[in-house]
This record gives sequence, structure tokens and C-alpha cells, in this order.
Amino acid sequence: MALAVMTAVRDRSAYANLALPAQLRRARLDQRDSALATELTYGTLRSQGLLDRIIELAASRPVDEVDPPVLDLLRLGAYQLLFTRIGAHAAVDTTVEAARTAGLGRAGGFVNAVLRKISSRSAQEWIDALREGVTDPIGRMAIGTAHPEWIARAFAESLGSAAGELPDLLAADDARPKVHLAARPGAISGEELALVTGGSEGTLSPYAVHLDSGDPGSLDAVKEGLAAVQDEGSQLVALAAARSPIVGEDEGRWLDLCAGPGGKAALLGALAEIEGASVTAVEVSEHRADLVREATRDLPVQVVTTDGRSPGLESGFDRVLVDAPCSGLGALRRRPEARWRKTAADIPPLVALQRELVDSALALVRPGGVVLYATCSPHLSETVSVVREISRRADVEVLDVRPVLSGMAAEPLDGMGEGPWVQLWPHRHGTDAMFMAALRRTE
Ligand SMILES: C[S@@+](CC[C@H](N)C(=O)[O-])C[C@H]1O[C@@H](n2cnc3c(N)ncnc32)[C@H](O)[C@@H]1O
Repeated sequence: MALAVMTAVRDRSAYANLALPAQLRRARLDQRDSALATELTYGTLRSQGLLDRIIELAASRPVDEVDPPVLDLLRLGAYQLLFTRIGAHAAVDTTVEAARTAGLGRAGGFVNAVLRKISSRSAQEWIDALREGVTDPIGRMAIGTAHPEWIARAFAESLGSAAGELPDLLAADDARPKVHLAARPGAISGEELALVTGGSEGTLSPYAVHLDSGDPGSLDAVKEGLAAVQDEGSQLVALAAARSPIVGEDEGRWLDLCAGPGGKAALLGALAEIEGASVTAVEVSEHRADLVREATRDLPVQVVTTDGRSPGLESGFDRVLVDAPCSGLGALRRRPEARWRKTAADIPPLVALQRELVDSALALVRPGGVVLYATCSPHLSETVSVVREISRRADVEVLDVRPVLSGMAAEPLDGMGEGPWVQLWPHRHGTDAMFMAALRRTE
């Protein structure tokens, strides 16, 4: 099953966190086997870059000279040998057997030889070998935590004076995140949702409930539309868009400029319903616009499928959320394969798009209204640099978003930085690494 998902990820750019649950449902494995399949699939995908370098050392050839299905087998075998308690014999034998089953019998000898070589050293010994000659601490940390170096470096830059937290942050990318639910405002309170689901209330968002495990889709509250699965940090973004101080009366014209698949639009829509406001939700992809329609059924949300850079809407919105398309580096814990799929070259075109979307939002918001800019990436080019550049405009004032967040939290908020923007962190807040900044148009 792990191999099937790895193949789908490699061949069809599938997302493991969608492909694996589908496989597990079909196969009806018991709980222990499901847990093992999950550990092998996610663990191998997360460690892929590190495993590849170890395979290169052991096989004495570059991985791009190895047939991709054989390479997947080696990765899966190496992961078991180095990072699980599965016995070396079992790991090697089942991998060679899997090669035969997959019609790759001729590669059996090669797989056997490479895996035996890998099993002759511990994970730490291989990591030490790869670190030979690497003196830079971030480079060494990247190797040891199976992260591409450019990502570890981007995280360190964003942590700034707190770069000492980098090991905790990198470790958080490998930890299984708790399930976060958002209680739908006006339908159920966070407290009630915690009671009916047996979860615990979040401390940052008044609507958040945390579950340790379980399939949230099977919960009555979720099936009945009283709650949705949503990271607590994402809830804060939608709430900040609805609660940041604007000048003048809120006439209830709210806009979500990048709405798909609709998590934040649904939360905004529920708040809008209570306050007599309405939300226009823009999404460029037709499929994702359909998902927004589905997520916001029964709410005062109108979905428009168009490009947010020139949506052709009448301006004068009181509030605009720009939850911009981004690298997603802040949600690596949810997407096992993502860290090896992204490259530093992905960032500049995203930044260009982010700037254009903020410009468009500022043209659509009325003077005195607020644009809430957010990303699920902590990369400074996508966060602070975008805001700094836009704040050079004479008609834009950057508000301190921290009091907006503390005004809603159940407990005093720690680790919100020096403002005016806020960067959330998995290792500090238990959320995805969401960034948010509130921009008020002054004239
Ligand atoms: C980070 S996601 C938004 C997540 C969403 N706010 C939620 O909470 O479910 C960014 C979205 O922007 C959309 N997008 C990308 N380019 C766009 C554009 N030019 N105009 C409008 N939407 C765009 C993407 O298709 C994607 O659905």
C-alpha cells in the first residue's frame, strides 16, 4: 500500500494525505496495519531526500540512474531499516519480495545488496557520514532532520532572533498534527462542540476544538454542518479579517479574494450571517469554486469564479481577505511529500502573484476598510517583504493585528512577536505556520 501511494505521488503528483486514506478505506485493514501503512508511507515520503543520499552512498551511484520503481522500493526498505523497529531481515526480505511481486524481480539482487549495505550502519552513522565536511549548523540540521537546506534556511531567517527554536520547528514538521475543528458560529459554541466530540477547547480561537485522533468525517457535528475541520491558525486568519478595526460603519460588504476550497469563507460566512453582512467569495479554479459553494451552502456567501487580480467587482468592500496562494511551507506536517516537491524557484512567481492580489484587494476595499493578507508560509519573501513593499504606499497603514487576536483568545497570547504582523508556528502554537497582516486603506 505504501508503494502504491508512493507511485501515485511520483507519477501523478498525488497528495499522500488524500491518496493513503482512500487506499486504507478500500483495503479495510485493521487498526494496527493501518497505523503501520501510515507510518511507512508518510515516514518514507518525509525522509525521501535524506534516504536518497544514503542510497547513493550505499549503491555508489546517483539516484537518478536508478529505475524510479526500484528507487521507491529502496526508499521504503531503507526507511524501515533506519527509522523503524522492523527487523533487518524482515525489512530486506519483504522489499525483495515486493520487487518480485511488482514484476521487478531482476532488480532483486541489487535491492538486496543495497539494503544489506544500508543495514550495516545506524541512521545516526549515515547522517554523520553525510555531514562530513559540512560545518554550517543549519546545513547540518537540515541533513539530520531530513529537510531541504533551503527550507531550513528560510525558516531560520523567519524565526530571526528566535532561530534557536529551529530544531523544534523542524521536528514539528514530522509530528502528527492534532485534528482541529471549528465550531460554526451561531450554530454551536466551542464549549458545546468540545462536549459532544470529547475534544478539548483551543486557547487561541474561541471556536477551536482539538481532537487527539479519530476520523473527524464520522462525527455527527461535522456531518450535520455544525463544525468543520480547520486548523486553529486558519480560524484566526478568518476571525482577524472579520474583527480588525475599520474606520466608519461596517456596511457588511465582505470579500474573500482567494476562497477555495472554502474553509475560511465558511467561517466568515457564518460570522457574516450573525452580523447581517454578506461575503463575496472569489476563486479562480472552477473545481475549487465548487468546493467553496459546497462549504458555504446555507450561508450568505456568493461565489464568483474569476481571477482575483481583476475580478470585475464593484469596489467599496469593508473587509477583504487575501489568503494568498503560497508555497505552503507552513503546513509541511500535513503534506509528507511537500518538502521535496517544492523548490526555491517556486517562490518568486508566487510573490509576484501575491503582490498583484494585494494590489487588487486594496483597489476593492473602501477607504477605512481593511485588507487581511495571509499565507500558510513563513517564508519572508512571501510574508514580511510583501507587506513592507505594499506599506510604502501613501494610502496604506499596517495595523497591529496582535490586539485583535488577544481580544478573542481564552488565555494571554504568547509568542506573537513584535508586530504589527503575526507569524504563528507549529512548535509554539500547535497551528500551521500562518502569517497574517492587517492593512487599512487610509484614503
Ligand atoms: C491558500 S488557498 C486559499 C484557502 C482558502 N482561503 C481556505 O481557507 O479554504 C489559495 C487559493 O487561491 C486560489 N487562487 C490562485 N490564484 C488566484 C487568483 N489569481 N485569483 C483568485 N484565486 C486564486 C487558488 O486556486 C487557491 O484555491
